[in-house]
Amino acid sequence: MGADVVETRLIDGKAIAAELRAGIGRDVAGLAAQGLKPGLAVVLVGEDPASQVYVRNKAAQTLEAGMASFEHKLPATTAEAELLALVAALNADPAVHGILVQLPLPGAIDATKVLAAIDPAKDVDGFHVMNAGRLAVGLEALVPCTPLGCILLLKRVLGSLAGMKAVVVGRSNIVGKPAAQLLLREDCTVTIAHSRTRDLAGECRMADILIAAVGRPEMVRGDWIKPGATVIDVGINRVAKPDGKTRLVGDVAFAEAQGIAGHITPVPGGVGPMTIACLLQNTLTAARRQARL
Ligand SMILES: Nc1nc(=O)c2c([nH]1)NC[C@@H]1CN(c3ccc(C(=O)N[C@@H](CCC(=O)O)C(=O)O)cc3)C=[N+]21
Repeated sequence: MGADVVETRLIDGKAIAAELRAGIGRDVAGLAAQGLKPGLAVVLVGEDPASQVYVRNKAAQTLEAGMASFEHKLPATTAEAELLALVAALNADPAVHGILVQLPLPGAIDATKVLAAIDPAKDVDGFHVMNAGRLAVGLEALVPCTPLGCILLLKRVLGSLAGMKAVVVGRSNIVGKPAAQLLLREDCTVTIAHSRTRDLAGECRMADILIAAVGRPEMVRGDWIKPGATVIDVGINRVAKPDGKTRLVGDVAFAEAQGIAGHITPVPGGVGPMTIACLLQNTLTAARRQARL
């Protein structure tokens, strides 16, 4: 055993998310006395089986937390104008405090246009330009759920993140960029790395906090991880097994990280459940703000 060998501890996102949802449920119960029941509308266009599973999980957990759930399932042939009309109706509906339009949308629909149509106050995904901009300049904003979940896990393990070197691999608008903004807000020194980064492995090896959000199965290898680092694996990749079935793997080679990372999130059971818990948290936040509570 070398001096750098550590015992890697699992970050139990599933359990932490359950705790978070229980707290949200208590807050929601408290709001009932004030006549407020937070409502979340989820819009799914098309029949992607993976998306259907997520939408079903979201609806079940929304109800479990005592909130109202409104599901809108539209055929893949839905016209952009129809979807925009639905978004307008949800914007105007006082029982709906949060709106989530499941991505990706079918090719004929301009996702940017649809996201821009959502009332920023109801944008519980935090994908609207208004919320992205507000986050970037340090104003109160609705923050994207997956990066928010990552930060909650990190703070749970590390306490203060101040002064730590964080490397985010992936520069998407839904994970990488907002994750970097949130890490900056926690006083980390932040690097956003991506497919064109020179010496990506070397960049990652400098990270006290490594967030992998590239969408490529097991791209981050064990020897990219600094001994003792905290690794957050955002990837959810379905890969074929030899028997023809599929299994989920992250963006990090999980087995290789054992004995190197200090802490790591598993896939499944890591970031995924936190994403849904944060969606409920954002819905609660949005409802309180709309009701001026
Ligand atoms: N507008 C929009 N907002 C989203 O937040 C959004 C979206 N579109 N499109 C699809 C992705 C995907 N996503 C997941 C949420 C939870 C799990 C999750 O809970 N996963 C579990 C189980 C995974 C499984 O078994 O399939 C886990 O990782 O343990 C996964 C994926 C939200 N997304």
